[in-house]
Amino acid sequence: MKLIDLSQPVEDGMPVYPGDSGVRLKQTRIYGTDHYSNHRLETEMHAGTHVDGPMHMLDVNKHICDIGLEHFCGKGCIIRSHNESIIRIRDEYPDIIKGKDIVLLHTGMDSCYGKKEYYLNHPVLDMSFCEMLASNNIKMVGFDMPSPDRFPFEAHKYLLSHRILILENLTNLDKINDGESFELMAFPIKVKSDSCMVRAVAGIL
Ligand SMILES: N[C@@H](CC(=O)c1ccccc1NC=O)C(=O)O
Repeated sequence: MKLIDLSQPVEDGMPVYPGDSGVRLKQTRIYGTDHYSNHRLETEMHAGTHVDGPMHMLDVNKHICDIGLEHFCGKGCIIRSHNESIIRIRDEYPDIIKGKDIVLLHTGMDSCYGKKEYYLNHPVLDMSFCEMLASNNIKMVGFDMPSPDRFPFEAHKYLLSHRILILENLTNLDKINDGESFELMAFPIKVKSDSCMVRAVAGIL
């Protein structure tokens, strides 16, 4: 199976959502002096490519490790939505989404990942688009932008309350061809937190 890495790199000082604490990644032991290597990673859970779990924006006590593994993988499809400030339903979407578990939105925003405009000018999901995902029993929606919405985060709340996980800050979506069958996998580590960084991968079938 050909594997396409859809993840942003995790590194010291990597981009974070405005207001979040910065990521610190330091080498704490060096092979030459300590005879082994080790690293310390200090991060919030919403840096880089990550999955938002229900606890992120709902008043629930369900950690990301309490969500079944089957929610983090499944049959994927991709929707191209370049140059749209509001992502609305189009006539061709029902056919693309039919029988799929995970919907990826390719907006092209990852070309300015880390710049101010990435966080300030990203498109948002129309609520009827979110409703269409819920009526199709979609498990997870992912995109190459930092958020599906802005304050007061109506799309986040709607998606999570309809058991749809949110996969943010993807890249390399141009490497998946239109109409190609693929499996999407984006597993969090087994951590007691609201959300978690993931390695997002498309396995071309
Ligand atoms: N309980 C279910 C999943 C679940 O609760 C859930 C999955 C995705 C997004 C939100 C969820 N829960 C919302 O309250 C399970 O772990 O299989």
